[in-house]
Amino acid sequence: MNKPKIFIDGEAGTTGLQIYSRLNERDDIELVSIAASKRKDADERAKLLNCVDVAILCLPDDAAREAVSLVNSSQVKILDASTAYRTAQGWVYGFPEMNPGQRDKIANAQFVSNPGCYPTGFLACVRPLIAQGILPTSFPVTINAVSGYSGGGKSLIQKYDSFHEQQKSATSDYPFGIYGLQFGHKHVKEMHQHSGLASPPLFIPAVGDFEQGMLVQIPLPLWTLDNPPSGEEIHQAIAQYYQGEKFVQVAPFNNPSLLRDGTFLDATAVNGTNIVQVFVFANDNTQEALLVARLDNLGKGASGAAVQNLNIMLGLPEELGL
Ligand SMILES: NC(=O)C1=CN([C@@H]2O[C@H](COP(=O)(O)OP(=O)(O)OC[C@H]3O[C@@H](n4cnc5c(N)ncnc54)[C@H](OP(=O)(O)O)[C@@H]3O)[C@@H](O)[C@H]2O)C=CC1
Ligand SMILES: CC(=O)N[C@@H](CCC(=O)OP(=O)(O)O)C(=O)O
Repeated sequence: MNKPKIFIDGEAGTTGLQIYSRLNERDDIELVSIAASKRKDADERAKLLNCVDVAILCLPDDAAREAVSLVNSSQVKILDASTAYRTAQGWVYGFPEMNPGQRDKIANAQFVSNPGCYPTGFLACVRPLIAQGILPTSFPVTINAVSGYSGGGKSLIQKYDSFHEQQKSATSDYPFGIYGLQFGHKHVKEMHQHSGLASPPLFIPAVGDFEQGMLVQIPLPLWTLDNPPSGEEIHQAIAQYYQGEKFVQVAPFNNPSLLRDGTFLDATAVNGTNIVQVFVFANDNTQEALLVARLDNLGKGASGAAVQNLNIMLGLPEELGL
């Protein structure tokens, strides 16, 4: 049987390189590459885009839209890693664990959008609670999150590399900063649409002086609810939702053993994996809870998720290469 052919448009970028490294060693697929000199040549890209079984787009949004417009064969499946189509009609959202039946939709779709890194962590925590009625859809959700600087792609990596170079140090004068302070970050619409919340979440992202890794925190002021769930109920609802899932792992409730020195939840502990870990911390006396997702922004937050989706789209075991 012929091996499925895959083309990564944007293979030389941060996400593209990481997908390439996960696929390169596999002998069940054939990777089709573009000559470096023709990376941005629309004719050459169109040729390759139309001759493969799956095209994976690892491009800025506008270039991803252009790539989609270049595809004229209904035989070509497209997996887009950009923000361009994550809330678009006709596209299936590529988060297999998010809803029962999502895997089948991904398997049968021509157009699949790979989720954003922050939305992956956010939805992993919140979607089960909304879907099961543990939190009302009207709950005013806020999100604080921190990403490693590779989340900003090549340009932010270069910026941090030059900080480190100037200071001849592995760290810089930019250890941690919040951004998105005009609100309306590009991920808010995606988080809103797929969560089932009535209103958009209020999202404040941050970037830290570490290359990869991410924490997405959702504080829950449960005292605002008439009949608040207990911490155990929240934890159980999430743990049950993901029972049997390999790549979404729910940590034991309020358990300090997964914290560094029993105290710190660090952002980098699942780097290099395709796992998103979900934590629930709560104090029923004060009616406070905190949901946290920990993931590799380039793993389950981008390239790992893309390989998982690719496998599903090809009808292969979804953990191949991960
Ligand atoms: N980094 C991350 O953590 C995540 C990224 N993503 C998404 O993945 C996509 C790629 O991001 P990322 O890899 O970080 O970005 P990078 O900037 O690292 O890579 C983008 C690549 O696309 C190339 N490119 C730009 N325009 C064109 C074009 N017209 N034709 C062909 N190639 C082009 C760039 O080349 P050149 O540099 O020469 O311009 C570069 O190699 C983005 O949409 C991003 O939102 C998704 C989840 C997480
Ligand atoms: C640290 C940093 O800059 N992060 C990026 C988000 C990562 C990304 O590229 O977003 P997608 O997941 O949608 O592709 C940002 O906030 O714009």
